[in-house]
Amino acid sequence: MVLEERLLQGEKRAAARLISMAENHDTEAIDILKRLYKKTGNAHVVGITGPPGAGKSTLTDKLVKALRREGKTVGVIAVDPTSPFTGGSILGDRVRMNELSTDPGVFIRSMGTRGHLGGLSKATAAAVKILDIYGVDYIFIETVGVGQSEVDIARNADTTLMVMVPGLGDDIQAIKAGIMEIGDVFAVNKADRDGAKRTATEIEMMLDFNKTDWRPPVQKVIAVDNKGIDELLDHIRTHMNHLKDTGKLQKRRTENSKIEIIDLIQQNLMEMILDKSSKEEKVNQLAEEVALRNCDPYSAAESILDRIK
Ligand SMILES: Nc1nc2c(ncn2[C@@H]2O[C@H](COP(=O)(O)OP(=O)(O)OP(=O)(O)O)[C@@H](O)[C@H]2O)c(=O)[nH]1
Repeated sequence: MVLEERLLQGEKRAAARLISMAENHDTEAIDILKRLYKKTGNAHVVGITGPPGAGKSTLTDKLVKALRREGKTVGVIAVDPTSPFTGGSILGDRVRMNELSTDPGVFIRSMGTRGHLGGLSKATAAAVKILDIYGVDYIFIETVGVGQSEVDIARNADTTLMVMVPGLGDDIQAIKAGIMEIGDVFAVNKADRDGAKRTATEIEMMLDFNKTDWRPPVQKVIAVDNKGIDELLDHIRTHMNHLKDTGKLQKRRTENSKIEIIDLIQQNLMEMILDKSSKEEKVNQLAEEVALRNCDPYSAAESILDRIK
């Protein structure tokens, strides 16, 4: 049977194979996604982000287990923006989710994005679609909040869960301008530790400044003890219901699609201009010249663009 049909029939190995193909820039994967795109859009896509060590994978594991108890199926894409590795259980924290990987109702995949031009990478966005077609009810994209990655994750998600922890400094770790706006739901994990209440209050206060019709809930959780997980899950679902009831789901997905189209145009243009193997090499080479003031950035960009003129 062809891969496409196997995916439609919910064969796990077909989904895994297609994700690998997308990672390897195999155009057949994209062709399949073109044909099956209409079948996406059913899963609730949840982005999970937060500072390193906040307990994101522990929390994800508990959320997945809670959903499994209800008979829901779940896909987990763990993105490591600091790693170039893909396609396996190379990431240390995946070990915590090992027991889940034998569950037929759970699909887990680690993906690295370092070295890719562009944020969360085309392959990650493709993986979300593949799992959606494969037929899971929920897709969790988990990534450590470094730099651009929270923003990228929000662009791929219906609901973004920001995981905070007490004691990472007074001026709460992630309250850099803009970041707070990304969170639809906040979790203060490690609530067994001192300062959790204060951290939660500080987040609440920050959120009070933002006058929108969705006030993100702040939930204290103790992921290791499975405390607060059901409540957190309720908040995640309430957010989705809010999006649906207010017509904002369509609006959000339209905005995300716009960004995706623009990203794809940029990426495809880059690929058109530079042949794949030398793409980064050429840019790196020019960057060095620009840094050494042997060339200016305008001429560097033009010298690449000239190739399609
Ligand atoms: N005290 C306490 N520790 C926790 C809790 N949840 C997770 N941890 C611990 O925090 C550490 C980091 O947890 P991870 O789940 O690996 O965190 P992460 O955010 O995925 O970490 P990175 O992969 O580094 O981004 C582990 O040692 C967990 O056991 C909690 O509720 N309370």
